[in-house]
Amino acid sequence: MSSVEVNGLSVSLGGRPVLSDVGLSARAGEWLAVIGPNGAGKTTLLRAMMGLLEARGEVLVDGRPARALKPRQRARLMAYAPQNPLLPAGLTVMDYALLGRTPYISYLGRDGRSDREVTESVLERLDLTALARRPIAHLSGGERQRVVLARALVQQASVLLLDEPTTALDLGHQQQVLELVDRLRLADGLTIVTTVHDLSVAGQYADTVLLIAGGRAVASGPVTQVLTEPLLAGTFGAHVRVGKGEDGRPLVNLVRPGTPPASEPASASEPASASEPASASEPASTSASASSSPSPSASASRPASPPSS
Ligand SMILES: Nc1ncnc2c1ncn2[C@@H]1O[C@H](COP(=O)(O)OP(=O)(O)OP(=O)(O)O)[C@@H](O)[C@H]1O
Repeated sequence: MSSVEVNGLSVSLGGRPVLSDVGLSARAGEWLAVIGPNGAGKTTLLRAMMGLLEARGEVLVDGRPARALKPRQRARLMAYAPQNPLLPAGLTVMDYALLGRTPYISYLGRDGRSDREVTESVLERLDLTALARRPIAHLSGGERQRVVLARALVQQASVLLLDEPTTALDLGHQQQVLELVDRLRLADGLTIVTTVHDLSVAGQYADTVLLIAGGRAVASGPVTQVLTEPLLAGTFGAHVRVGKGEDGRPLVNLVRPGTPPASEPASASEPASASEPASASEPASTSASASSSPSPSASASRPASPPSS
């Protein structure tokens, strides 16, 4: 089990500051979601944490500077599943996932039985066994995304950095992946830092949220304090309602501008007029009634989650 802390991380790309003085802290076993608009710097943050980009500031794993760790040591502590990795076309799914065992194999050695067992078990849990012998070049986008996650899980690191791990997945596989990551977190105390665009996923799974925009931290804290209508509307420029799932965790729904709050339903014969936009001066409602938003939503609630305390 490892904690991870980032202090004053700044990155410039192409001569332009992309991340400025960003910090975060995740206790061992915590799930932290990094959210923010397109181009906010979320991927840059994860890449800088992994030491893949030149950065100012420090990344501490269990209080030790990540920079001081040898590559194999670091790889046993931190695994990263990038959003769009370059996948070597000739490799099969099994061969690619086995690369996650590299930090455990001696320099001139080959993967052993236990490496293959770990890999096969992860492939099975991600519904990938039937694809194990297929070249990764022949996979669909969602299958590829699960293979990239598989490689990170096969690494058995105690801190997992996941960049948008479910964007290409159908609803069933989204839930399967999120539940698997959460089960590993609970069973093995994994610390999860994931970027995510689906704010309901952040609300359902994360303990804490870091909201960034323009390369700077805008807010951070428990999900209920960051996933609020005023903060999200102000940062994303979107009309949202924040309701509560059955377990009391936040569900974030997009609503069409001009849609009245669920507590004041428009008559079926009088649809809300697009010419009556929601007043910007009206404070955003955070009432639980917003969860019964009239708009259809594909936000998935966590299956059989216990009520949050
Ligand atoms: N190699 C690069 N050179 C110059 N600018 C870059 C480079 N890579 C990324 N950027 C810029 O850095 C900013 C942050 O990019 P980043 O990919 O971290 O954003 P993001 O929050 O992950 O976005 P998204 O939600 O769209 O995935 C963007 O403005 C992007 O154009």
